[in-house]
Amino acid sequence: MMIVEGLSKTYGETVALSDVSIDFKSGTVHCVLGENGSGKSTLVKILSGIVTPDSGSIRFDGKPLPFGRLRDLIDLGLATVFQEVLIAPDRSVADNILLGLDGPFRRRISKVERKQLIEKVLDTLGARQLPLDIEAGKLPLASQQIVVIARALARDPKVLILDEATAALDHGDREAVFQMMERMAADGKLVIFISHRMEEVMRLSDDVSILRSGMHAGSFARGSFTAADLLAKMAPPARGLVEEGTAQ
Ligand SMILES: Nc1ncnc2c1ncn2[C@@H]1O[C@H](COP(=O)(O)OP(=O)(O)OP(=O)(O)O)[C@@H](O)[C@H]1O
Repeated sequence: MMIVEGLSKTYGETVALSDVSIDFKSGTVHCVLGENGSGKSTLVKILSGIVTPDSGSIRFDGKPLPFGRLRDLIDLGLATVFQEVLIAPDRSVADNILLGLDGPFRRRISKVERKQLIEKVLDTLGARQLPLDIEAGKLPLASQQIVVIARALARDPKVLILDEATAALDHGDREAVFQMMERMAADGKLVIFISHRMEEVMRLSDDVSILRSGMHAGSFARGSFTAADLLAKMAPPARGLVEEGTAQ
């Protein structure tokens, strides 16, 4: 569904991504794991149209994906939720969920249909109780993030990217989001999940890709790895081991 080939990105002297190639398949939850600074956010920002890589390509449903064009990527069906809660605090919960659907499409849907869409996405997240008319900034932070996730779902994305997006949620909301992710994958969509929590990765992943110091350190399908395998791949080789390896 989405094939990343040879992506590289440097910031001055820092190599954020180096020749990264990953095959993201439809109908999967694909976790991207890596230590701090390994390049996960850079990859997500490229997939979201915020950052343009120095080289490499991405094919999405067989066609080249444009770089650096946020709006085009959203229109193609990619939606990203970041760890930082990107809410419009003075707008209502309902407006926040519909934000971005204000092109010709929104004009074509009636007020009743808008309400139905909002209720449908909140149902998906087990959050139907959220008040729709209050300013979103008045909600607790965890509920604000649910609103942001609901906004992503309202666009009916083919690819949902969650970059540490569940970190602010409490246990119940997080569980609802996990079930939503599993349903999306079962429906043939792609969910790209960035998380540091190994138990979440072990539970949710159909595929896992590891980034280490900006490089792709391997991809693994469900059943072919343990948590210890992943941790070992994430960690840079210990100096002693490298020297030993070199000496042999
Ligand atoms: N805008 C930038 N300017 C300079 N260096 C950057 C910039 N963005 C990222 N980097 C550097 O690129 C490298 C990869 O960063 P990135 O944020 O992609 O890693 P990450 O795996 O998402 O880390 P974390 O888990 O801490 O978010 C790091 O060394 C980081 O300092």
